[in-house]
Amino acid sequence: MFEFIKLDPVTSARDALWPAAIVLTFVMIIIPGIYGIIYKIYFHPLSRYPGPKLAAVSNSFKDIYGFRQGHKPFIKGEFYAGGTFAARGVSSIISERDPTRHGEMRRLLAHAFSLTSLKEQEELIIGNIDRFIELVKAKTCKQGEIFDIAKGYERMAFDIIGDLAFGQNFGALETDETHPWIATLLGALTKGALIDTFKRFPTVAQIIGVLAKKQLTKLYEDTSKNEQMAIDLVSKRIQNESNRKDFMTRILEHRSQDRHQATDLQLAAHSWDFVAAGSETTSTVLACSTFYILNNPDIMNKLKAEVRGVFSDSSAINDASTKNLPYLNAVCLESMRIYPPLPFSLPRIVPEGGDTVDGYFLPAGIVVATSPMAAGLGAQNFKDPLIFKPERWLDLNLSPEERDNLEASQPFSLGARGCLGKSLGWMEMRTTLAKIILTFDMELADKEVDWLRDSRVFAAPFSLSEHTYSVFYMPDMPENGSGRIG
Ligand code: HEM
Repeated sequence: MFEFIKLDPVTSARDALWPAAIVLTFVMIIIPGIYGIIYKIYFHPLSRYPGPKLAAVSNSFKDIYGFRQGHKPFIKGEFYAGGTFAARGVSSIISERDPTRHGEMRRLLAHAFSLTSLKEQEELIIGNIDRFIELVKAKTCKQGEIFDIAKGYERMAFDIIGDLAFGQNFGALETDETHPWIATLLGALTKGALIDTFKRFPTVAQIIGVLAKKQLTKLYEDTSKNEQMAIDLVSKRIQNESNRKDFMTRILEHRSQDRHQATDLQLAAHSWDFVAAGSETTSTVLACSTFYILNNPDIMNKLKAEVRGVFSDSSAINDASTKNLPYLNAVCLESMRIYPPLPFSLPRIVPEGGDTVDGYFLPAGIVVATSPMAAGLGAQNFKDPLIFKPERWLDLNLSPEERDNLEASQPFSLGARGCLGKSLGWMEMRTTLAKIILTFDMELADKEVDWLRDSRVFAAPFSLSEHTYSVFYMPDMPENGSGRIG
């Protein structure tokens, strides 16, 4: 007897492919994966080193990133290669891995970040901060109005850095939508994260490359568009030959005398980096600080007492007048400890001949990094690490045993590749926070928000901050915005 079964050609072809797909997955992903795990745990040259502990100790910061007498520098890892502008054959201040070429770039750009330049740029920077304050007044002048101050900080920081890097601000403060430049920049940073992940998992990358071809193509196109916008803005700024007090004036002044003669394309790549490095970082600290002071009445009262005790007029608030306000500085430091604006580990390579990190000898070529989050939130370094306590930065009379290991928090990194915009970042943070505290009384709109629980930190490069959606409420602002309550 024969039994006739009606065959559906599509189903039967799919059924026939399943076993092959399973075998293929097993051969290409699972076997190499298991092999990799066993090798790393038992046979890798680093298998005898303590993983998490090594990641959490603070000395590794100085050993990996700082200057050490008689030691070769640990150069940036491959992670930095192939970033933005790489397809145009150009590296930039952040992506350049070669110490000599990086040194040449940094010497030229440092002119734009000197304290003298910062003083000249201050009017332009504070002009943007004051625009932000006016916006907050306008948005909160009616009682009961809720304003997303974290989004506001983000837009202000983008406008400041656009003004300095491109000679014009993005007008981000005036829009309720995310500015297209900002959106594509965030997309470009996502691309950087993906490229790094793909390098680590090439097989997975090939599969995703096929499955998400359309989305990836769009991401690459957006990045290219974003680069082109930076090129156009920089070229317009160069043609303007203006001597407005921004980064470009200083850079162009010194480029003409510099024997390395950076090209316009190179300057566009640097400017792109300035926006990427100098916007989300500063606004993250402001948003995080604001959350914690609103969540802790005692901290808020101390900060108010300090700021309102010194200033009665917002126009007196600037870099010099806020530099020595201890509590304000401590609030910013504590915010960067509990929530480092660059939260991911910055990879470096152990130099030729090998070197020690935190007392352990490591062979040449090994990629090492200190995790800012592990160091800042490690109980070995900070007592009650999850508690926001600005006082830990002020209690200098404590015995060494009682004192926190403050050096374990290095939000700006260290050494030759440490942050070039540190002084600018500090100016923005202190000035903005002092003006906000002087001008407004605020409270959290959503009392249930918990910063560390609810914010999103991406393990992949750059915290594309969902936490910026936290909402704050500024009650009782009089129509003219000049008074304050409470
Ligand atoms: C709170 C604010 C800021 C924090 C926490 C911060 C943090 C950092 C960190 C950790 C690095 C090292 C990155 C790496 O090794 O890959 C860095 C580098 C850099 N930052 Fe900042 N940054 C801040 C603000 C700024 C601002 C406002 C600018 C202005 C443009 C800026 C410009 C740069 C540049 C150009 C580099 C590369 C330096 C080099 O490789 O020579 N940063 N920053």
